[in-house]
Amino acid sequence: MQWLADGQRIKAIEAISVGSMARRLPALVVRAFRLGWRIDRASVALLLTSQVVSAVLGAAGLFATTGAIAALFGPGPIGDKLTHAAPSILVIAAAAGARALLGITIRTVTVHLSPRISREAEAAVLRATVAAELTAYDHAGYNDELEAADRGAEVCVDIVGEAQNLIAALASLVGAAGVLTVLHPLLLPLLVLAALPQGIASVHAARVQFLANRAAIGDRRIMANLRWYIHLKRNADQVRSDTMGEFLLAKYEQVGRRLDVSSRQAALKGARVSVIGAAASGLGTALVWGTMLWLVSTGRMSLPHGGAAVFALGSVGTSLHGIVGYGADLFRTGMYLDDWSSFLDTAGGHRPQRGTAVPPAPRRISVHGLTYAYPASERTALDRVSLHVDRGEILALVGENGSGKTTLAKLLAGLYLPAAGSVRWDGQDTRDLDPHALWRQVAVVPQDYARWPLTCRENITLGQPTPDGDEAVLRAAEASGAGEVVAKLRRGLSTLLAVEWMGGEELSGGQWQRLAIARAFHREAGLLVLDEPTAALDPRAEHRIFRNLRAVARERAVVLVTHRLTNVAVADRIVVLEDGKVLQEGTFAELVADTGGRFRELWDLQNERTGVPAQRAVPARETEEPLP
Ligand SMILES: Nc1ncnc2c1ncn2[C@@H]1O[C@H](COP(=O)(O)OP(=O)(O)OP(=O)(O)O)[C@@H](O)[C@H]1O
Repeated sequence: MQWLADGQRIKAIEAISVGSMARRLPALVVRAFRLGWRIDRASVALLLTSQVVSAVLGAAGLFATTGAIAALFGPGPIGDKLTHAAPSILVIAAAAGARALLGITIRTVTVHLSPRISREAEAAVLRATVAAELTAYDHAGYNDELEAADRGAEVCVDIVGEAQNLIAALASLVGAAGVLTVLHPLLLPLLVLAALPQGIASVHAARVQFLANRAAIGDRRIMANLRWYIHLKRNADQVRSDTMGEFLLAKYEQVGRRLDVSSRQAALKGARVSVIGAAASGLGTALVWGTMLWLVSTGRMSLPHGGAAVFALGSVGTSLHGIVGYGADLFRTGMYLDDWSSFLDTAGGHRPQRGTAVPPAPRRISVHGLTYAYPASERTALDRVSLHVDRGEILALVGENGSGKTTLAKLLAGLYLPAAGSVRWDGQDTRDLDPHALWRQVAVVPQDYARWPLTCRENITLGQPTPDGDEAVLRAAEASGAGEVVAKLRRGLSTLLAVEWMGGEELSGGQWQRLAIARAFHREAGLLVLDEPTAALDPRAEHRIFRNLRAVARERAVVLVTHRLTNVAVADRIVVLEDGKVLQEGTFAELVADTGGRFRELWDLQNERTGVPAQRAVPARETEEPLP
């Protein structure tokens, strides 16, 4: 699935050599600190300063250790030796104390900074997601990339810690290496050589683990979705009444087992590489110690220098170990971070490339030769459609399932852009309009409307109150039938509509739909799109909506999508779609009178079960009523 779009990137990751990985580490460290810099310069500056001072103190301590050992192992009476060693011992103690304090500072700042970096990274993903074109979701791989970016943002919490650990290890390596080189120039290159195989193995293991995680992303998303579907309150009754629990759990476990297999394979592969690296490094370390013994035993190095070298070797070994380990950690985190930044690029690629014209409420929306195909689909959802809708007019779109009604409504609302042909608002192509300004002129009641876990008021205003405040909210609520819902709520408009949250209340499906319509009525928009707006409403509530619709349409162009053909009598014109093409167009009376037409066929089918003859079933045209 994902790999179609992302295959090249995966190949690029597989092709990364250990050398190029090592070269990437500085860039990753810089990236980590740059992320932190954007959030909290003072903390990053404090971190870096503490790190440098700590490294200098580390080197001073090591030099003092050498001095102390030389003084203690040197010739002369013990009293003189202690007197000579005392200043060095004082330096060792002071450096150790100061480094301990700096260590605490570094840990505290890191703990404080890391979660904020992660949050900032998450916010960047959210911003990019919201800014992208709606059609981005229909592109193969987009959702997986989004998921990978989320994981990248999550692991950002580690990156500063890892980067600063790497810097700390590097800094203490520099100090200890200096001391070691002074003691004997042969020791340092040998030690580096000994650490190298383990370094290579660690980076290989990190790469194996990352690739396995990356390959499992689709399965992890399936599991997350299954968890979500099983948990969701909205599905809880169906999980029980349809006795689906075991079936869904079995699916969850099946995917889990698949993940286990791939992660076991990756772990074994990583372990094999690590064992080879550790064995090679073990041999290298033995060589280093052998060399040192040889140097001391052949008099090429004095005994006090040998003692000091033992300390320096220990310190350099720890630093090299740290560099290898933290470097591998940082590299792995960096790869996740690459996913994060690559998603920001991808989402950036889906950022609207439209014009900047700001449209007023449209007088006419016209469609010419409109063709549209979803990115992942080979079929055209709309094929050379032409129509128009004027302000003050209700245009109904009817047709069988999958005929293209919702897609057309989304194109009229500028949510998608045509592949061919055009959608024009007062003659201006939607491609040339500023999308946000365009959407401010659009109110949509989609088939699957959102049930925002917000207050009733916010559910209607959508966080965009008009100057009339609650008066406008209540007016919209009355027109949609949501007024009765509000009146029954414990805290009226201020009631939180999320029963899972403290003090919240829950609404029925139809009550939620009334709110969804109220929010569209409340919005001061020039185009109103109603996609099956009354599917969950009782007959009285539905009647009220259609009775009020004409008054609502006075200042707007209204597009109504519905399968309930009785309701389309309210429309001025009806367009019948089939397989994305316009099959018929006319008034309700014209289409019902056309006995050979598709509309009449659907109309007859709908009335067949009521036993009412088709012509007699024709509803009276709604007369305009003022809004309450
Ligand atoms: N996100 C999508 N990706 C790919 N194809 C899609 C997508 N959404 C819809 N389609 C396809 O586009 C065609 C038109 O779908 P659309 O939702 O516009 O139909 P509709 O007339 O509104 O159907 P319904 O009456 O069932 O709501 C269908 O063939 C559908 O399978």
